[in-house]
Amino acid sequence: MTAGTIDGTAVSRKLLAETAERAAAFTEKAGRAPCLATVLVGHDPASETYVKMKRNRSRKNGITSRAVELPETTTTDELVAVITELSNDPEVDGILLQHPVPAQIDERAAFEAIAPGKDVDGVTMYSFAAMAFDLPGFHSCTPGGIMRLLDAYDVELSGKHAVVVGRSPILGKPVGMLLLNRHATVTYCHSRTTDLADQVGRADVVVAAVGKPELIKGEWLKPGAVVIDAGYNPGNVGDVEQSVAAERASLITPVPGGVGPMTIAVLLEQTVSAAEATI
Ligand SMILES: Nc1nc2c(c(=O)[nH]1)N[C@@H](CN(C=O)c1ccc(C(=O)N[C@@H](CCC(=O)O)C(=O)O)cc1)CN2
Repeated sequence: MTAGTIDGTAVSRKLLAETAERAAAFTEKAGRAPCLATVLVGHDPASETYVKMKRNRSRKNGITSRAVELPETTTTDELVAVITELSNDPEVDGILLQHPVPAQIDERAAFEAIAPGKDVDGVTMYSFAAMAFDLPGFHSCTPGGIMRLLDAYDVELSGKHAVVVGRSPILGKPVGMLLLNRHATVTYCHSRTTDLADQVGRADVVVAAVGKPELIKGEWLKPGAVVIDAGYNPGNVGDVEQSVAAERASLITPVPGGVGPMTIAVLLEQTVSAAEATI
């Protein structure tokens, strides 16, 4: 079997086109464009690239962005003060604090300073709880993008066994919850899982979200499994051994061009939703 490709670039383009139409309609009605504030602390090169991509794609799709760049030495109190100001600014619809932040900062405290209605990146406890209860709210962007990809390719989830490898607060944990909400049987694996190959081998759907290049071996997969590779390691290498996995899976997301583009598309879509909620 050779797997079909889940084309995240194509699915994200469609979502961005719909988002751009909604942004234009909002602009017409409100007399201003939706606005995303991006907050970058320090000079991590990958983070600088992601924020630049988010701002460029905002501009191309009718969303303005306000860039806040803070020094590497920023304290938690200083960052919380900046985010609180953005939360109280009626001209700002959505706030993105790029992760990771420098080690001296309490990232959770900084995320929690984002007003729930502006949490278009889905990183606050409020958004996580709403998602866990399957209530309306903003989803963490990569998990939200993964669910959209599964839907775009009509992947059946109800009663299927999904194995999520990784348990980070903005990726592994929330994607498992979203799969559970769709009636999948969900197993979380992580660095202390002792039988990773066996667990992965039982999965109808594998979500690799651990940040370790090619940790998931292709030969572990159940034939016909759907594989979502959410790894973004240096050199555009995913968390799955793609060449071998493509011979066993039925569908697989490539790296690049799979999950990555969906992350930004969902961020912008949620920014427009936040703006729409203000009028
Ligand atoms: N506050 C947040 N921080 C981080 C998030 C997040 O969702 N919110 N996610 C990641 C990084 N990330 C966005 O921030 C991100 C990663 C990858 C891509 C992407 O489009 N990747 C492309 C390849 C791009 C390239 O060529 O370099 C792909 O996979 O096709 C977008 C966003 C950590 N931080």
